[in-house]
Amino acid sequence: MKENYTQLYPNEQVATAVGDYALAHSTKLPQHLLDHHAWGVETQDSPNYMISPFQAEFQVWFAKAMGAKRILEIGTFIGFSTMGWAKAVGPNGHVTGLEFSPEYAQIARESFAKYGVTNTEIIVGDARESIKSLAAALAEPYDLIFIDADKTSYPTYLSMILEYSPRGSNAPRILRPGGIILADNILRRGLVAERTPANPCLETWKV
Ligand SMILES: C[S@@+](CC[C@H](N)C(=O)[O-])C[C@H]1O[C@@H](n2cnc3c(N)ncnc32)[C@H](O)[C@@H]1O
Repeated sequence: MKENYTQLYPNEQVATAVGDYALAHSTKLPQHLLDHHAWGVETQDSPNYMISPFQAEFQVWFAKAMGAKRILEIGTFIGFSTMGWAKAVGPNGHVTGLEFSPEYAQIARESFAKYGVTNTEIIVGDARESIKSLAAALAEPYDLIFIDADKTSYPTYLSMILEYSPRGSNAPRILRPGGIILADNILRRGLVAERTPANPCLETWKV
């Protein structure tokens, strides 16, 4: 009989080896995405805001697998994950990014222009307000919504998405029936389940 779950790897060395193996055997990101990520790591004060290239590979694959054509991203930073979504939906798809900081939004827009990415838009402001305005004026719902902004607002974002996607009615909705909500950092380095000194991330990661 199997246990309820399997501990992923027995130690750090095995975990690293599996990570390297998975990265080496997954479909690669296009070069402009790798370049933008490397540039962000080199130049930005908070490069760890970006998802990893490996996660971006997964997200591109996932969005393609579900046939997503319209994606809403809550928390865009300098546009790395946004460009991953842009690649996944293709030139006829559309990605809307929500970003609080005009400076980050500007970097994202300049990067889209630099790499010829034309199927994205960034809305600057508090995502709570932007979601409200989007929902009020939306012609077509999104296939996928990615939550990756301030962590304490995740429950609010989730509630808003559900509120603006009413079931069983013909009212306009922000997420299509059967659409997917993805959220980053859900287990937050294990701190959600193990928020004690036994978890070394307690000291280094403020949630
Ligand atoms: C983790 S970063 C996003 C990283 C990006 N998704 C990526 O992987 O490349 C979170 C972003 O959310 C933005 N943010 C934080 N609070 C926000 C809010 N209330 N409304 C909109 N954006 C917000 C931050 O400025 C930051 O750029």
